[in-house]
Amino acid sequence: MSKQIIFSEKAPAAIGPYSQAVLAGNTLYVSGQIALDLAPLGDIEAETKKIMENLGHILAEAGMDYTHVVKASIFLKSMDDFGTVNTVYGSFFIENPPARETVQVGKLPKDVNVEISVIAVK
Ligand SMILES: C=C(N)C(=O)O
Repeated sequence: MSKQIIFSEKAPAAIGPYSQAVLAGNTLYVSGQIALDLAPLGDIEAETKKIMENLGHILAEAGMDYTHVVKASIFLKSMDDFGTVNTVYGSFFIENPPARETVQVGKLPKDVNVEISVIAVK
């Protein structure tokens, strides 16, 4: 099985020992994205939009787009943001959205409010 590291300069570089994304065969595993390239943080709508756009850039590096995403994971600092995040996230997946889980976590890297990872298949 082939394994290729995928990197987009249009999305924030990793802030730890992980790759932005790894393509294994036809499957792309995208690391949890946080809106490091957004300042100031604090606007959950803007954070979510920036993350989704960055995910699009990373998918594009692997020759994919949102329609290839089969699974997503959303990590929220507060479940109170569930509705807002759903609205923004949903605007990127109009038809047949991916499988997904959403969980509230105690704390996220760099004190962001939301982190989203995806798995996509070509
Ligand atoms: C931001 C991350 N994906 C991480 O720290 O693993």
